[in-house]
Amino acid sequence: MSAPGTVIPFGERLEAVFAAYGRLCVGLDPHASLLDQWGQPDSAEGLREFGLRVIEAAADRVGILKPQIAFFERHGAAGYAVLERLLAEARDAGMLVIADVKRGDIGSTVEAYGEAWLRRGSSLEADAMTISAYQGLGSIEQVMLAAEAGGKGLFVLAATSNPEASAIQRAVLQQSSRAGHTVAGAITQGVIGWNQSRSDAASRALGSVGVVFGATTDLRAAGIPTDVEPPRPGLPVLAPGFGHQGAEPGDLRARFGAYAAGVIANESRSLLSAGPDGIGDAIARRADEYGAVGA
Ligand SMILES: O=c1ccn([C@@H]2O[C@H](COP(=O)(O)O)[C@@H](O)[C@H]2O)c(=O)[nH]1
Repeated sequence: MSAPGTVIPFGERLEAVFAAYGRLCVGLDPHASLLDQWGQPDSAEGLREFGLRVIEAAADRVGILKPQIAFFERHGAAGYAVLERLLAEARDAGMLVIADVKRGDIGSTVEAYGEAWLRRGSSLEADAMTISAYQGLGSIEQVMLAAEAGGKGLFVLAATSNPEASAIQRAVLQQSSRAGHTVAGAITQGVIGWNQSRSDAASRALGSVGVVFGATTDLRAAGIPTDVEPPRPGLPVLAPGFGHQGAEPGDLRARFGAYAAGVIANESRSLLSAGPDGIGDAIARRADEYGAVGA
C-alpha cells in the first residue's frame, strides 16, 4: 500500500491491473437500444441504473472500465451528472477508468480538457483519457506532463478501428523529422519516444502514455511494424475492435505482435448485449478467454 499523496505512474498501475485481472476492459456504452434491452428508459435515470449494474458486474472480474462519453453527453447536463457518479463508483471499486473522450485542440485548450478529466479532485476525474494529436503531438505536450505529475495516463489515437480512418492515418508525411512515416506510424513513434524520454523510463515495464490501435486494423499496412520489439518502457495499447466489431481474443497475438503485452482489449456491445442477468457471466467468460491468450 502506498502512502497517501504518493503518485504511482499510470503505467505501473496498469501493470498491476494486468497482473491481477488480465487485459479485458469493459466498455460502458449505453446505446439507446441497449438501455431498451435492459428495460431502462433512454434518460439520465436509465443511464444511472444501467451504469451501476455494469460496474457491479465488472468490479472484481475485470480491472478496467472505459465509459464512452458520447452516450452521456447526449443527455446533456443530467447525463454528465450521472457520469460523475459512475466515474466515482468505478474508481472506488478499484477499477482503472479510461474516459473515452477523444479530445484535441490547440495546446492551451487541450490543457483544460486534461484538467477536466485527469486533475485529482475534478468531478470528472478518470485515470486516463483518449486524446487526438491531429493538431500535432506538440499540442498535447502540456497534458502529457500534467498527466505524468498526477499519475494519470493518455491514449493517443494512432491507428483506429474504423475502416474509413485508413486514408488519413496511412498517409505518408512529406515534411518534419518523421518524413516518410505514415501519420499513424509517426504518432506511435512520437509516443514511444516520449515514454523513453521520461526520467524513470528504464525502470518501467510500461509507459504512461499509450496509443489507440484498433484490433480490426492491419497495423503493418498502417506503417507500424509489429515484428520489431519496441524499446522499454512498453507501450500501453488501448484496443477497441474486439467483440462486436469482429476481432477475437485468438487474433490478438497475430494482430499486435510485439505490442501484444501492452494491449488493453476493449469490448462494449458484445458484453453489454448479454443483458442485466447475463453480463457478469459474459464478462467472466471473456476475461478467461483473454487470460488463455497470455501476455
Ligand atoms: O478506434 C476506435 C476508438 C474508439 N472506439 C470506441 O470503442 C468502443 C467500441 O465499442 P464496441 O461496442 O465494442 O464496438 C466504442 O466506445 C467506440 O467509440 C472504437 O471503436 N474504435
